[in-house]
Amino acid sequence: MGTVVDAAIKVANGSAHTNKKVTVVFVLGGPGSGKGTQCSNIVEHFGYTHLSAGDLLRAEIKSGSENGTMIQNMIKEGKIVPSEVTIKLLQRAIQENGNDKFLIDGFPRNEENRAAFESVTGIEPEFVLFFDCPEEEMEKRLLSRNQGREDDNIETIRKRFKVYMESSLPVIDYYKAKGKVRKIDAARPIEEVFKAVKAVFTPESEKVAA
Ligand SMILES: Nc1ncnc2c1ncn2[C@@H]1O[C@H](COP(=O)(O)OP(=O)(O)OP(=O)(O)O)[C@@H](O)[C@H]1O
Ligand SMILES: O=c1ccn([C@@H]2O[C@H](COP(=O)(O)O)[C@@H](O)[C@H]2O)c(=O)[nH]1
Ligand SMILES: [Mg+2]
Repeated sequence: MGTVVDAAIKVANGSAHTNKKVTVVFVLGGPGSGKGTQCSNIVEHFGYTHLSAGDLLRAEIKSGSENGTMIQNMIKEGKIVPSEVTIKLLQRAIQENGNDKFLIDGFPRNEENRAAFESVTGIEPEFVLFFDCPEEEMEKRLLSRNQGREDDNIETIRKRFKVYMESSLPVIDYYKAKGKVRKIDAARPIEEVFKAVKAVFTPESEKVAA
C-alpha cells in the first residue's frame, strides 16, 4: 500500500494540489556500511528510484544555492543539516520523479528529521532496511572509497560515527519498536549482502523453496 503525499506536492508546487501515492523504504546504517552500493542493486532489480539525502545535499552545494556554504560546513563537520533543508530536497525529488517507489538513503538521521518528515509529508516508510556493520570495517571502507568526498578523512569520519551512534541509532530503535526494521549483516562481501537484501524485497509468494 502506498502513502498519500499531498503535503509533499503542495509545498513543492506552491499552490497546486495533486495526489501522488508513493511507497518509501528508508535505507539506514552507519557511514560506509554500503547503503549506496546496495541501493544501486535494488534499483536495478526491483525498479525503485534511489534518493540519497547526502547526494542531494552535495548537489545543492554544487548548484550554488544560498544554503550551499552552510551545508558544506555541516558535512565537513559530520553534522546534521537542518530538517527543513533536507526535507525540501527530498520532496522536490519525489515530486519531480515519475516513479512511485523510492529508496530514501541516509535519512532520517535523527529523531527530529524523522518526526518532521512524517508531519510535513505524511509519509510513513513501508519498512526500514538497516545495514549493520562494525565500525572498524566501515572506517576501512571509507578510507579507501576514493570518491573525493571532503568528509572521507579520519577526523570527520570519527565525528560521523559519533553522530551516528548518538543521533541516528535511536531512529532505528524507534522503527524497531514498530516492527519495521529489516536488519542485514553488512560486513559480508557485496554479493552476499545483496542476497540478503533480495530476500527482503522479494514477496513471499515469489520465493522459490530451496
Ligand atoms: N559489502 C562490502 N564489502 C566491501 N566493500 C564494500 C561493501 N559495500 C560497499 N563497499 C565499499 O565501501 C565503500 C562505501 O560504500 P557506500 O558508499 O555504498 O557506503 P554508504 O553506506 O553509502 O556510505 P555513506 O554513508 O558514507 O554515504 C565504497 O567504496 C564501496 O565500494
Ligand atoms: O539527511 C541527511 C543526510 C546527510 N547529511 C549530511 O551529509 C553527510 C554525508 O551523508 P551520506 O549519507 O554519508 O552521504 C552527513 O555526514 C551529514 O553531514 C545530513 O545532514 N542529513
Ligand atoms: Mg552513501
